[in-house]
Order: sequence, then C-alpha cells, then structure tokens
Amino acid sequence: MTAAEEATVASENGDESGETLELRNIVKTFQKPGQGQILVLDEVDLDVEAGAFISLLGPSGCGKTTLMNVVSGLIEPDGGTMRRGGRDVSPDDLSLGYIFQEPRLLNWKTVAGNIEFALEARDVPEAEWDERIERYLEMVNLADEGDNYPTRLSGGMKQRVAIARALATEPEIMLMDEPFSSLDEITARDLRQELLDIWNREEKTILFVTHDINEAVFLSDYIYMMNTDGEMFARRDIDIDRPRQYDDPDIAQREAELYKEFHEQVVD
Ligand SMILES: Nc1ncnc2c1ncn2[C@@H]1O[C@H](COP(=O)(O)OP(=O)(O)OP(=O)(O)O)[C@@H](O)[C@H]1O
Repeated sequence: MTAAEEATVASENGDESGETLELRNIVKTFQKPGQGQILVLDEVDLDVEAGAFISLLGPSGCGKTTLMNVVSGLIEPDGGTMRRGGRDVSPDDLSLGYIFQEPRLLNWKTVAGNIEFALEARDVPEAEWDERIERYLEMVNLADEGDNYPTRLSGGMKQRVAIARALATEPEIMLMDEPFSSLDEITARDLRQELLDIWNREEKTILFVTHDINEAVFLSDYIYMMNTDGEMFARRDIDIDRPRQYDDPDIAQREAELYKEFHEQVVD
C-alpha cells in the first residue's frame, strides 16, 4: 500500500495522524481536606499508539481517572507535556470520545435523542444524524431501540447506548473508564467481545481504565501499571494471539505474572 493510500485509510478510520500521543512527566496534585497536598500523578509517562488497545491498570484511588481527565482536558495537570508528531498538543487538538462507568444517559430523551444530543454538541451536520444513529446503534446490536427510553433498558443495553453515542461522534481515541465494572460478568463478557469487534473493524485507538487484571489482559495490546504512589511503574506488552478466549491458559498465566508484579510493588 502506498503512503497516500495509507493516509486515506487512516483518515477514513478517523485516525488522522497515525502518530503516537506521548504524555511525559505528567504531575498532578490535589488539595485534600485533612491531608493537605497529595501527589496523585508523579511524573507519569504514557504512550498512546494509534490503533492500539491500551489499558491503565491499578488499585482504587491510584490516579487512573485523573490521568484520563488530563488527556481529555477535564482537569489541568500541574506539569508535563502532551506531544504528537513532534509537536505539543492540547486536549482540544484531539478527537476524543469518553465513556464512563455509568452510561450517563438523559432519561427524558429517547435513545436516538441521546445520540443526537452528542452529535449536535460536536457540530455534526444534521443531515448526517439519521445515518450515524442507525449505523452505530446497529453496531452495538440495538438497531430497534432508537425510539425507546433509557429507563426501559437493562444496564448492559444502557452501556451499549453510551458506546454508540461515543462512536457516533467518530472520535479518533476512545477513553473508557471502567465501562463494564458495574455490569454482571456475563453481560460484561459479551460487551468486551463486542467492543473488541468494533475496535478491530473501525481501527479505533482505545485507552481503557480498569482495576481488573483479567479484563486488562483479555483486551489489551499493552498495559500500563500504576501504584498508589502515583507512579506508572511498568508497561507490559500482551503478546497473545487474537481473537482471544477467556479460558486460554496464556491469559491466566499473564494475569498471574502481572498480579505478582503488583503484589511486589505493594510489599516492597
Ligand atoms: N477533584 C479532586 N479533588 C481532590 N482530590 C481528588 C480529586 N479527584 C481525585 N482526587 C483524589 O485523587 C486520587 C486519585 O483519584 P482517581 O479517581 O484518579 O483514582 P482511580 O485510580 O481512578 O480510582 P478508582 O479505581 O477507585 O476509580 C484519590 O485519592 C482521589 O481522592
């Protein structure tokens, strides 16, 4: 494939740059009542490679969400840089979709209305709305639910709507903060599989937060591991063939290795 053809494919997939987003020396402190200033991100480095599935893994309260919020621009870091293709970038320069632990749908709007709301906020021309709603609801297996209201959907269906809503704005990078942690394991497994199918087909870049080691190993190309001192102490590649199976012994073995590394961090 020529460079021009590659650029066309990248552009069609919503990945305009093909370049790695590089976070360097990100520092964030918070003022906490009774505790004074706490260091939540201690000179954290993170590479978000275009087209990769990347997980941020760490115990509760270690700063995973804070780091996602820095990438998305919801919070301003105290220090550090974000660069791509040799240039400084800000969250405003990035094409991002954010999916949270709770679906955060508007209950007074239909499923389609929720997606329209996001499309309008991103200035997507109205002429494209119907096509996008149909396409992305179909992608998450909710083609018939456009006129339904969120309160009439199960937890798993609501999270599917949240995924469709984020996809519909056609972001380059999807930020997902423990999106399946409030679901039962059977539903979560189905959704992880669907997410991988979409990621594979649409060639999205996904930055995924979890404290579930098995989930991180099953999903990811590589995993960043954080400790409760605000440090990113390791980056580990997951070289297991795809499609992956939950009962693959390689997954169990990698999970055990990563667990051991976490344990050593806590004990040391
Ligand atoms: N706006 C804020 N003001 C003060 N402290 C904050 C604020 N946001 C987060 N923190 C603190 O920063 C630390 C890291 O929080 P963060 O939500 O990033 O952790 P996390 O790894 O995502 O946790 P969890 O897995 O439980 O969601 C915690 O001690 C939290 O109390």
